[in-house]
Amino acid sequence: MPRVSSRPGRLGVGVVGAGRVGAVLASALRAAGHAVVGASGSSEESKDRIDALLPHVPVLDVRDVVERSELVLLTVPDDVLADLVSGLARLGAFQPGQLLVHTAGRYGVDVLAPARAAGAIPLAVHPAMTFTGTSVDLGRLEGAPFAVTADAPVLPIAQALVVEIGGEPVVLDESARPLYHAALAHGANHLVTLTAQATRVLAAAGVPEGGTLLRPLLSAALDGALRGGESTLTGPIVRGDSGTVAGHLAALVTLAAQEPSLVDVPETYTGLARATVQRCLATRRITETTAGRLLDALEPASRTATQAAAEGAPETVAGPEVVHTVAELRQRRESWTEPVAVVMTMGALHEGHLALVRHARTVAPKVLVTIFVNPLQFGADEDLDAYPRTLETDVAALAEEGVDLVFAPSVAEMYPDGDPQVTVTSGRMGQVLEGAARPSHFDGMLTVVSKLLHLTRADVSVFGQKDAQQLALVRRLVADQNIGVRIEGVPIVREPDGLAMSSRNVYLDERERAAALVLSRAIRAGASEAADGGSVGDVLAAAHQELDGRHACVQPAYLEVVDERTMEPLAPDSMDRQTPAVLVVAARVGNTRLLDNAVLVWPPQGEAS
Ligand SMILES: Nc1ncnc2c1ncn2[C@@H]1O[C@H](COP(=O)(O)OP(=O)(O)OP(=O)(O)O)[C@@H](O)[C@H]1O
Ligand SMILES: CC(C)(CO)[C@@H](O)C(=O)[O-]
Ligand code: BAL
Repeated sequence: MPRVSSRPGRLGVGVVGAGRVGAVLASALRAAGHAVVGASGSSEESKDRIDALLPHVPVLDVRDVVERSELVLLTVPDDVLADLVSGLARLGAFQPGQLLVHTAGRYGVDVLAPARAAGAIPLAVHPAMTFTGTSVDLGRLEGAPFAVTADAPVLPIAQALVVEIGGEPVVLDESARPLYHAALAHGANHLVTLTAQATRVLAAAGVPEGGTLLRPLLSAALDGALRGGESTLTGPIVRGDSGTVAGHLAALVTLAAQEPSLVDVPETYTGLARATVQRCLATRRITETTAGRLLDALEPASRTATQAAAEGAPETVAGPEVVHTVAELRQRRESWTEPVAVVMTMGALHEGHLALVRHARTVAPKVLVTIFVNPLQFGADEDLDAYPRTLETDVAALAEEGVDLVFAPSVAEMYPDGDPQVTVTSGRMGQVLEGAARPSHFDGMLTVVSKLLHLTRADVSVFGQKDAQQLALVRRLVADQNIGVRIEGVPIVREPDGLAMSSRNVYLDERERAAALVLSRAIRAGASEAADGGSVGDVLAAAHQELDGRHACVQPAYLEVVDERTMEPLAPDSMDRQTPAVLVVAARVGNTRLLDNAVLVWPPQGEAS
């Protein structure tokens, strides 16, 4: 190894490959007092760059550049470097003591072995910076970190060169280079892809200046990540919001189907979301159960139907298994170790039920649907016999939702000894509103819900907000009986004209169907009165105006504003934002009892119009 001073002195510099990096580094070396004796570059772009950044430097062929220079900058693409160096060595182009600097991030100096054998001094100097190939880059060199790799005796030369052009040398071992470069490319290049994807998705959402919207957020996120790592993560994954994650993915899949240039976005989202789940789990910011739910929301299975529909492909979805006995249910349930969500129904499924199932799929990896028309919750003069029973079409609809198991027992299976002796009593909350008109309804409902919760041992059970009193009572059942299940409510799903979906809507004839709209209209009028700052009394007045006396076939049963948790009526002058208030209505339309409700939201004080 020749002895060399660590102060390079004034050197004749040659550039092989006047790409962005080469032209900028040579220009910086020239500014530091070295002479640039020649540059090679065959493309028009390279020649323009030489003109702009290295004025008056002769454009030479590669061999001439190497032979005339004391310091050769090899700034060619990574993949051609090894062949170029061995080719030049074969031609005898290298000279003893010549400094040979390459800027390929992924290599140390071993790639320059043929030049080293000819007596040249190999140095690897990689700027951890991105370049545009214009004079703007010269400013970027100031303080930029440079990875330097060299044999120990000549390492100070590489460090001194970096310092001369304003950079900060960071010494790396030969063996560390591949990982070093992978880390940089993953961080910097993929950030560009990610930002471009986010900007284009925003454009699809109607935000043309996506970059302006993203800049403060992305800058803050990057700054946080660099300072505090994963602990600074925010958003749905760290909150365990699997429903949101599933919703994002579904929206991105739909968009990708419409816009071919965004076809890569769902996969990128899924890959990064999975990695984010793993990071949050590793740093104990989420539990295993939450991670399981999130990963399930990212499963391709949950997208199959949407994707197939978007692509117009025929759907070949396997149906769920349907079991009819308690023994079969127990046996299937025993084989599951994952969290389970149950959706209880009386069948005759519509989009309202399917919304519950879709929600269930986002909260647990296993979804079980029960279909049972429970005689215990029907009064003697009610529609038990007439209630629609459509098991086959119900199962077909559930197949498309990725349901794992359907439990559809007979009455004898659920109540083998006839009506049960020990039942659940709903208490005061079960005697008002629906309970006042259907005296044993809620006791029967709670009795079967309790049985089904025990049989299914579900972790989550999903109910519709449409039956607000039922939902409140089920929450109380679980609280009062310490049943280890989480109850989740899903908003009301409506027909396009506003009517709340219900299995009982099939009973309505044409005239009744039109008249039934007074329920949703009344609810809407009341809710907007509250949103405008009206009191409970004002809400009721507005709703009554829509409901009362409009159609002879509509017989209102009740219209009240109650506390959502207790079903206790709220005082007419109340507009307390602390009490969760719900406007509930029931009416008989012809012979059909229909329900509707809306959660009331009052404006912050002082904002009423
Ligand atoms: N339109 C809807 N939106 C959201 N959830 C609903 C809707 N309709 C029913 N559900 C929910 O589905 C579950 C099963 O209800 P059920 O089988 O009684 O259907 P239903 O349509 O309410 O029938 P019915 O109105 O005849 O009682 C309940 O949790 C119920 O609240
Ligand atoms: C919860 C339920 C399935 C119990 O029979 C029923 O009340 C219903 O369908 O809402
Ligand atoms: N939809 C609540 C159950 C019932 O009406 O019986």
